[in-house]
Amino acid sequence: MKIGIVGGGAIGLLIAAYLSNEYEVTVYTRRSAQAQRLMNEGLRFVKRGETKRVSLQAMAFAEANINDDLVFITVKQYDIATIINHRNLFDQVKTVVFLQNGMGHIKLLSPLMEKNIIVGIVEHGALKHDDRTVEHTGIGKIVLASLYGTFGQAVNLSAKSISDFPFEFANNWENVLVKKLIVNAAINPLTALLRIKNGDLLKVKPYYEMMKLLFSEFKQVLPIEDEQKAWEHIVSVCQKTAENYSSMLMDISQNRKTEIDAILGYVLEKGKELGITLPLSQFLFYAIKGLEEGGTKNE
Ligand SMILES: NC(=O)C1=CN([C@@H]2O[C@H](COP(=O)(O)OP(=O)(O)OC[C@H]3O[C@@H](n4cnc5c(N)ncnc54)[C@H](OP(=O)(O)O)[C@@H]3O)[C@@H](O)[C@H]2O)C=CC1
Ligand SMILES: CC(C)(CO)C(=O)C(=O)O
Repeated sequence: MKIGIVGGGAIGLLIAAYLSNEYEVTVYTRRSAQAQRLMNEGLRFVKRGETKRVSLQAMAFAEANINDDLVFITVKQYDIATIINHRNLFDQVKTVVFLQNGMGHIKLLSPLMEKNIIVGIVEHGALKHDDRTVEHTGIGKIVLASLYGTFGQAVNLSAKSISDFPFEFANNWENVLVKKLIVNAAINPLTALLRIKNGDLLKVKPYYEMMKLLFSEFKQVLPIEDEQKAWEHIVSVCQKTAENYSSMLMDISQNRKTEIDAILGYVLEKGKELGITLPLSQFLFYAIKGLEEGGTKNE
């Protein structure tokens, strides 16, 4: 099976590192220089202090005529529209897997409903050190669910059980994405604003209370079946990732755009649809937007 991976970031390179042993993998990068480097020097994969070189194919996305059996899209939420508008990708490809945090991309995917469109969440931790080096920092799983059509060629992913890199298949895409959304909505904006590690949301009582208030507010507008279980899940992710800085805090500290639109922006849209005002979510949304727009640069 031929696998394409759009985006040579942390998650794209992590998937490439694991799937290259079993399949023919091509990484489609934004920059030609990254593709050249991956082709010439190979991918450097780091896990538990050990380093391995992985050979794969790579080329610039803009120049590619993609005809792989299965394509993973691993760009950030805010780059999804550019990817979808790339006509070559979707002419020949039948099955596409979108692996973004948040839920902003769902409404963009309806033009693709004639294909097998799969959405999923990544519960691994991955850190990109440079254009050819990725480190597997937290072992978890990838959970996939079908949005349109069937699982298509993605079913093959369960046939080979790859150690430390399992795929799980779920029935209800909304449940899968909401479970991750609530974690990112509770943890990411608060940690980015307060500049704290995920674990501090539990350790520092007033921060814990802030997270609880935020959850009590946004749970009103999301399809959550069991509120107690959902809260316990957020707490357990804070515990498991206690020493981590959230991706939003990392984005803010490195002056990068964040995925706030697809996380709290999505929550606020739901509030609008339901006629429910969400002042805490709105406040945090503006705070992160302010930081994105240069708050940090003025320090
Ligand atoms: N990293 C992690 O541990 C986790 C990440 N996630 C989620 O996974 C998704 C991806 O995250 P992550 O891998 O960390 O993000 P990165 O920013 O590391 O990677 C995104 C990659 O997409 C590339 N890209 C952007 N536009 C294009 C384009 N037009 N064509 C080809 N490539 C493009 C970027 O290229 P360039 O470098 O040139 O800008 C970059 O390499 C996010 O939604 C994130 O929230 C979820 C769980 C864990
Ligand atoms: C799970 C969590 C909160 C880990 O930091 C994450 O997904 C992120 O930072 O985006």
